[in-house]
Amino acid sequence: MAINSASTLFDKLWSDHTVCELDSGETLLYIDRVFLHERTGSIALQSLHSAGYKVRDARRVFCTMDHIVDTFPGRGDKTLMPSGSDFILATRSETRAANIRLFDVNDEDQGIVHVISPELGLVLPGLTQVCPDSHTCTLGGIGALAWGIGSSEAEHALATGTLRVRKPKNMRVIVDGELASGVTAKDLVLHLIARFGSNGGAGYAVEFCGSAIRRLSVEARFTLCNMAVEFSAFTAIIAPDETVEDYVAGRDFAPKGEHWHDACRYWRTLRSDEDAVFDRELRVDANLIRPMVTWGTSPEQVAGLHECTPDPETFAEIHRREAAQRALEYQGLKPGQVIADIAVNAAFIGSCTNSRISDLRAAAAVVQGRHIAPGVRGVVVPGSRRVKREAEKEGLDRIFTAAGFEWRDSGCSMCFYAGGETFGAHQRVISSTNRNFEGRQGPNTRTHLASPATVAASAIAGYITSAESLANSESLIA
Ligand SMILES: CC(C)[C@H](C(=O)O)[C@@H](O)C(=O)O
Ligand code: SF4
Repeated sequence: MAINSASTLFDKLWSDHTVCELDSGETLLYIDRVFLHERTGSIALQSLHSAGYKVRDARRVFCTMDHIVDTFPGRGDKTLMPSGSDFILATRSETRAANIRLFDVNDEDQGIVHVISPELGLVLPGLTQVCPDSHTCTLGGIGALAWGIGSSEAEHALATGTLRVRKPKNMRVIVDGELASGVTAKDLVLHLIARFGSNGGAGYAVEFCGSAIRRLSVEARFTLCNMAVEFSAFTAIIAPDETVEDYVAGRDFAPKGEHWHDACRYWRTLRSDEDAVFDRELRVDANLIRPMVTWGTSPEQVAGLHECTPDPETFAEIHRREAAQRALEYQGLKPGQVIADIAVNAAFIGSCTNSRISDLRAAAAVVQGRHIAPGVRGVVVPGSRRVKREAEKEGLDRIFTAAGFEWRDSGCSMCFYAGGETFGAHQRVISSTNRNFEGRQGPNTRTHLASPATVAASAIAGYITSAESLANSESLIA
C-alpha cells in the first residue's frame, strides 16, 4: 500500500500500534492499557474466565469500582442498587484471580475510571488504551489513542493484548480564538454538537487543534474529548504539548529519569504533519461561544441561556420535529420558554466530564459565600478520592457544605442511573454530566447538561442561570 508521507496524529498512532492488517479489512492493533470497571469489566472477566482464557499481561490491566458503588461517605460493599454488590464482589474475586491491580471501593486511589487513569499516570500520550466504557475517548485530551469498546472486545484485548479494529476516517476540528471568561470546554463541546449534530463525528477520529485548544488546561481537554462520543466520533485526540508534559510529570506511574526524557522526545513527534490531509474539517470560532445548557434529551438539543426552547413545528425534517416534541414533553417544557427562566429542583456536580479539581474549584468559586435556593438539592461528587482529598485540603468541601450541598465520596453516582440512587421522577436536574437521555438519571428524571460553574450558579438561583448572570442579578438587588 502506498503511504502518503504526510500523516495525521491519529494515523501515526494507528501505524505505531499496527500488528498487521487482516483480510477482513480490520487492523490488528497493539493495546498498551486495558482499563475495567465493576459494571462491564466484571462481565468481561467472568466470561473470559469461564471460556478458559487467561489475561495475557496483567501488568497492563487496571480496574476500578466506580459505576455501581455508592458515594455516601462511609460506604462499603452494599449498594442502593439491588444486587449491586454482586458486581462488586465478582470484580474483586475476578481481578484477584487474574492478578489485576484493582482500585477497590475504599482504596485511596479509587475513582471514576477516566479520572484516575491519567491522574495516576497510567495512561500516557501516545499509548493505546481501551475500556468497556464509551467515555474512554476522554483520554485523547492527553494525546492518547483511547476509545470505548464492548465487553467481548474487552475479552479479546485481555486475552491477547490486541484488538481488531476498522480504521475510522480523520476529522480535524479547528478551534481558533479565545473562550470568553466564564465559558468553558463544556460549553465549547456543547456548541460543537449543537452546530454539527450529535451524529456529526460518526465514522471519524477527531483531532482538536487551534489556538483555543492550545490554551486549554489538560483537565479542560479531558472535558472536551469526553464528549466526543456524544458527537458519535470513534474518539478524539489533542496533540500533546508542554501543557501535557507538565501535567504528566511526577505522576505515580509516569516515566522517570532517563525514561522521562525519552518519552518527551517521542511525545514531541506526536502531531499531525503540516500537509496532512483530513477527510473532513470543521472550524469553530471560540470567541462566539457562550454558556450552553441542554433543554432536551440529546446533547444536540442545546441552546444559549438567553435562547428559547424551540417550536418543533419549525423543524423541516420530520425526525427532528418529532424528537423535539418528545423531548419537550419528557422534560416538561413548552416551546418558546427562555432557558434561563427554567426552575430547577436539583444540581449535580460530578462525572468523568466535570469532576476534576479544576471543575470543583470553578463551582466552589461561584458557591462561596452563597446558599443554594430553598427546595433545591445539591450534590457534589469528586471524580476520584485524590480529587476529594485535594478539594478538602483547599477547603472546597466546606464551601459546598456551608452552601447546602452534599459532599460525597467518589464514583459515577447520579451521572447514570444504575438502578439505585436518583433525584426522582420529574425532578429537574442541572448537571455537569455528559448525557441527558430519557431516564439517564433515573426514571422520568429531567436532565439539563451544563458546565460546573453554570450548575453551581443555577443551584444558588433556583433556576437556570450562568455565574455571570447570577452575579449581575445580585448586584441589581444589592
Ligand atoms: C455503564 C457503561 C458501559 C456506560 C458507558 O459505556 O459509557 C456508562 O459509563 C455511561 O456513561 O453510559
Ligand atoms: S461518570 Fe458517567 S459518563 Fe463517566 S463513566 Fe461514569 S457513568 Fe459513564
